[in-house]
Amino acid sequence: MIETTSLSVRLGEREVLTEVGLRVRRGEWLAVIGPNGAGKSTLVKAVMGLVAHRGEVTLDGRPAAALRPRDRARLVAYAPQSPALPPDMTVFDYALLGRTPYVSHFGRESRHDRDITASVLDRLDLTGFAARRVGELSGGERQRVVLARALAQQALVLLLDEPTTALDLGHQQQVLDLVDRLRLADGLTVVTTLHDLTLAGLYADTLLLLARGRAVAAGKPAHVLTEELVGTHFDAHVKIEPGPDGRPVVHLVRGGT
Ligand SMILES: Nc1ncnc2c1ncn2[C@@H]1O[C@H](COP(=O)(O)OP(=O)(O)OP(=O)(O)O)[C@@H](O)[C@H]1O
Repeated sequence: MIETTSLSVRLGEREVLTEVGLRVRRGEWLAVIGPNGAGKSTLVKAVMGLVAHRGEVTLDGRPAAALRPRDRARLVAYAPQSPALPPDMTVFDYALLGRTPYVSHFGRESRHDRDITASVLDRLDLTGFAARRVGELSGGERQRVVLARALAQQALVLLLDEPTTALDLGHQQQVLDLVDRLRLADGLTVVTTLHDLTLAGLYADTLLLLARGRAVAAGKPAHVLTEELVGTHFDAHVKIEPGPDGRPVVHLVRGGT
């Protein structure tokens, strides 16, 4: 569903991404992990065509560069890490923007578009916020509203840049479980960047570890989340053991630096 070949990005004087290849099949969940500045957000932006890059990006078997913006928007929904939100817009109207690719040029959103938006807000615990101005939300509420807009888009692929950083524990679980359910029910393909390594290993089928713009490891969570790889690339002292479902749980060792 998503494939990149030798994807490289230069920003200013710096090579920020170097020859990254990845492949995510329909219905799979890939989590991109790596230390600060590794190039995770840049990789997601390059897949979205938001930064100039070298190398190939293929979406659903088609070269991404050849897709018209409207077709791309029906195929891929992107939730950036911290987008600028129009402060005076209501939560409902902001989430409704996710329906833009389905509205005709001079048309208005249909009843169907509004129903879908309302149901997404409901699933994200945001119904009570629908009439609130976006500028009056907390960080975690804003993050869920950005996700609501992406989910309202009903695209086949979800690209989520750090979707849980501002969320409390319960909302992290709610958001990731919802994405997981949509993936299993509708065959959505999911790519998320995630800082929380345990969460990444818990939800994703495959992890891609980036360091200094290069893919240094990829595979099943237990293959990538090893004490050696995490210790080396995050410069951290960790203990990793299987959790209740056998997936790796990453513990920081106090005083380990
Ligand atoms: N406009 C720019 N010009 C030059 N360098 C940039 C620019 N934007 C980002 N960078 C650099 O590119 C590198 C990768 O940034 P990116 O945001 O992709 O990292 P990241 O892995 O998502 O980091 P984080 O975990 O901190 O969010 C960083 O070193 C950053 O400083």
